[in-house]
Amino acid sequence: MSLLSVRQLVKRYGGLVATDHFDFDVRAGELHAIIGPNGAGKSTLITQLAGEIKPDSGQIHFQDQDITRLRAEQRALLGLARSYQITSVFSEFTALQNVMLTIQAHQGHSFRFWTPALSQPALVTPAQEALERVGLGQYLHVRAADLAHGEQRQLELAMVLAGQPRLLLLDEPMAGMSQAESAKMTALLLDLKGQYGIVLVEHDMDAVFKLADRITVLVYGRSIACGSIAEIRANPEVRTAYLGDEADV
Ligand SMILES: Nc1ncnc2c1ncn2[C@@H]1O[C@H](COP(=O)(O)OP(=O)(O)OP(=O)(O)O)[C@@H](O)[C@H]1O
Repeated sequence: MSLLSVRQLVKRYGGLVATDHFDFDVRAGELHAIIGPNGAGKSTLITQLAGEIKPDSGQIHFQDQDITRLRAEQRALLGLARSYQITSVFSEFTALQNVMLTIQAHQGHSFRFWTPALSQPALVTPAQEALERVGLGQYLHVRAADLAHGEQRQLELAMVLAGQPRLLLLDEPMAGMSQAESAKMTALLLDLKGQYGIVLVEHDMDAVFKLADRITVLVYGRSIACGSIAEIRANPEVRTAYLGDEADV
């Protein structure tokens, strides 16, 4: 059974079809990677799945509910979570405080009430657990600004996990990372895999080939192939359109 099911999704920008009759499924516990060249429409797609932009046509179902017209916050409350961008991390607050604020926001409170939030013991335990889950247990009281880039991305992931999602939408989690940081994030995602459905958009093919259960290849907004790593590597259309020599890695 599919956790997420996308049918005939279309998004146009003027004459450009950024998402072209796109069909896609994520099974419970599956890590489904979306790869494709620059400008293929990966970000446009993730943004529609998160509910931040509306498709022109097509349907998105999540856990058997039609969410096509739901706003991003409504989708988040159902358990569909997009990774936060670094800009939504409060750099002057500690890692623990950032996660606590996310939990409070998820519970429907406004960020206006952040001062009381930071002294609520009920928020500390789940926030601490989320940080330990992503390997930041020793940095609870370090300001976000003082964390390394890779650790800030781990913090974003902790903020997503704290909302107790069923499906994670991860848009280039390895972007800008050193090789060591990328290997650490890959290990972390391997550890999370199976417990959540994960949609992973990523250019780092080493990471994709280590993590993905299935891969969908997007070119000009269209899915040109969907299958296991072996099927995608062997697909001649994919090799021509995108992978080239990387298929032999
Ligand atoms: N707001 C917008 N207005 C007009 N065109 C847009 C808009 N957003 C994206 N596009 C166009 O839609 C196409 C898909 O862009 P998108 O950013 O989704 O691709 P991508 O696969 O995420 O690329 P990258 O790998 O470089 O991040 C591109 O041709 C882009 O120029």
